[in-house]
Amino acid sequence: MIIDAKGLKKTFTSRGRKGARTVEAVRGVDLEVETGQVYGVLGPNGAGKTTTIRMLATLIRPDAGTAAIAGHDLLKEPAAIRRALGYVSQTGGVEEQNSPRRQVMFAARLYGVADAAAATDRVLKRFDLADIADRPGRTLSGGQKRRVSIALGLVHTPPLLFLDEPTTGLDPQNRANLWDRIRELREQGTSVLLSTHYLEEADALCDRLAIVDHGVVVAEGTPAELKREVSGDVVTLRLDEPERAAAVLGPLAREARVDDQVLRVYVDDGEHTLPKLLSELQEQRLALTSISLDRATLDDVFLAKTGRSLRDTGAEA
Ligand SMILES: Nc1ncnc2c1ncn2[C@@H]1O[C@H](COP(=O)(O)OP(=O)(O)OP(=O)(O)O)[C@@H](O)[C@H]1O
Repeated sequence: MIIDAKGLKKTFTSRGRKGARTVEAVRGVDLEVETGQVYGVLGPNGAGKTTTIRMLATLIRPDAGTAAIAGHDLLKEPAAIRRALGYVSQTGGVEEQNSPRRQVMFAARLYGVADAAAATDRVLKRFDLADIADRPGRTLSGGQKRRVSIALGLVHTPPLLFLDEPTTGLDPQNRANLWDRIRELREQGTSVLLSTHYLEEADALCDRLAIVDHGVVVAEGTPAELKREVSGDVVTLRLDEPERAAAVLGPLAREARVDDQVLRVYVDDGEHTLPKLLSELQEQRLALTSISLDRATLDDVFLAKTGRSLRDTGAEA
């Protein structure tokens, strides 16, 4: 196991004009990440993802909890842990004036890489940055900058890479490109812990994931396991009386839930249950505006565990 964390907690106290404000950012998080996995921490803004990653990367000290990272104790051996990991923050840290080559070379020297120039060339090539390696950072596109920031975290070939929201703000093409790069890292044996608020990213990229909300893990497993737990299919209905419809359809389903005037009915076998739902609605004179049948998504898992939709938290914006 490359990460074995138990009971991590962190509370921040900040002093403002209105006095001290306390935020329990992380309230007891356990994480077990097997070597070679891409592991996702999925949650809305403010869920505690960055704080968790920073604690694991030895950048902030937990108030409570223990962790072993790459076989080293988080509190007793932080220097050994730092050598074993790469950390790419949300904002990336690409300098405007310096070229990618210079910046990556500095990072290589800082980490004590034996042949810094060769390692720099290798990582720049790997991230398709060779052609633009000598331009000032300010001339790079958002996608290129993001790839430089990952190259900075990888030049010393650490066995474990932390990526804090690596694709936030990227367009779909750059995002898909970065997913491919992250998959390549996994194929080459690097373990990756990434945070994200994109449901699709967690689903497409991660071997396992922890869904976090308000500083706690509300669900953990492979994307398929998590979706199976919620159930097979979701019937989404829009109609005038969602609460009454929920009461009518509830007995025919595993669960019927109204969220923001939308009724979601969770069923095992959607194709066969749908006609029954429709005839029941007709019998009860409940007129529909729209209806759709979908496989459960990670958003349904989030909804089932927290009572809110991750999309409604604004996380997907
Ligand atoms: N240094 C700090 N001082 C005070 N409060 C903080 C500090 N760092 C984080 N917090 C608060 O802790 C909570 C969790 O923040 P964190 O950055 O870990 O969440 P996140 O899941 O990474 O969110 P985002 O997706 O927006 O980055 C938030 O309420 C945040 O405002």
